[in-house]
Amino acid sequence: MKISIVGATGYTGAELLRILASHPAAEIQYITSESQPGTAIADIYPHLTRFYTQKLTNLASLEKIAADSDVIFIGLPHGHAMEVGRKATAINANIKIIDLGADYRFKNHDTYEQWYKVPHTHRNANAVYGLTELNRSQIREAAIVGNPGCYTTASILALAPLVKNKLVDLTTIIVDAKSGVSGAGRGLNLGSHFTEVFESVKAYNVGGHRHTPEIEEVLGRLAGEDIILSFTPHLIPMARGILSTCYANLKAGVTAEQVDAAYVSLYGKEYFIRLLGRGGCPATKNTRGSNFCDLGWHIDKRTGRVVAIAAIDNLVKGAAGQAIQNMNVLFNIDERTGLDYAPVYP
Ligand SMILES: NC(=O)C1=CN([C@@H]2O[C@H](COP(=O)(O)OP(=O)(O)OC[C@H]3O[C@@H](n4cnc5c(N)ncnc54)[C@H](OP(=O)(O)O)[C@@H]3O)[C@@H](O)[C@H]2O)C=CC1
Ligand SMILES: CC(=O)N[C@@H](CCC(=O)OP(=O)(O)O)C(=O)O
Repeated sequence: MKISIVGATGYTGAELLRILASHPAAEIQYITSESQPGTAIADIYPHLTRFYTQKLTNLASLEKIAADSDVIFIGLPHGHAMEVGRKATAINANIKIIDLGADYRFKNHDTYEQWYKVPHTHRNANAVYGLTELNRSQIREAAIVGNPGCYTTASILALAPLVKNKLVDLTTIIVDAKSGVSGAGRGLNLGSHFTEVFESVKAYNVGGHRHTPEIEEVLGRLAGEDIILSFTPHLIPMARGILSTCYANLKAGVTAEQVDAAYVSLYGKEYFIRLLGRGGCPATKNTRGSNFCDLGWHIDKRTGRVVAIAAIDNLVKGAAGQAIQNMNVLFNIDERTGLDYAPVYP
């Protein structure tokens, strides 16, 4: 597969390159940066030395990039990917686009515009939401995949069995999630300075984070009815990892065994979802650097709530790993290709 990466100097771009370095079917064609064209990627990311000698190009070469690639991964800030997607698909009708940002995640473009505050300029793209375990058959047929957000991957995977089987009330769900600082990207900003983050845990965008409508739209589709939920993200002092703790009120009469069965039936055969079972307590450390999502659930008999917990690496299952999993599905090769390795521990 001839692969190009637009936005290769970002954390997700670098993570794509790290994983693709050992993907047997991947051949990197072009990598882009608007700020550092002409620079060798290993000069920016020394951990990639020996794996890549390529120099960065920029989007002025999009014509050539689209014509010479089978697939383009886009790791740009939201609002920039849809123009690249629109132009690339016009240049090469057979190309596959996998966007790691939010531009192609929403079926409802008005929701996108309302939350992201930019007009959607590729409304007829017919893109598919790239949460592989839930959408595999549509992804296989897609030209454009909107890869999910990191918080949303963990939160949707934790809640999907409960929502799909209508075991919980759909208006009172609470998602409390924590992310490592790489979730904010490589760009400098005050909120991700070492002294601001170290020895501190901080909630942010309470009641207003843009992953809220994404989680609601995807879970709503699974449930077949609208969902409204509370989502609170937190920044914690580590480089990688997301832990999403989700609380939902069980409907009257639902048993612990029904909850267990819902998880096993949806994920029992999923390689990248490791079910820790009822009582399981996932930890980000056990998924670090890998494409695994570890999942546990608890029944709190006192409150009648189920507490579902998911741990992922935000840059792998939450971004680059899942994007490569989707590429494998698109090209009809074993989904685990290039991704079947154990997490880094400790
Ligand atoms: N970090 C994470 O954990 C996750 C991120 N995502 C999403 O993936 C996308 C990339 O994220 P991430 O890699 O973390 O971001 P970074 O901030 O680390 O990198 C952004 C990349 O975009 C390029 N870029 C920035 N501004 C522009 C612009 N105006 N026009 C063209 N290129 C630009 C930068 O290139 P240069 O400056 O060299 O030109 C860089 O390569 C985002 O949409 C993000 O929301 C999704 C899931 C998880
Ligand atoms: C820690 C941190 O800042 N995280 C980012 C989410 C990163 C991500 O996955 O979101 P998108 O792909 O939708 O940008 C945030 O809260 O905006």
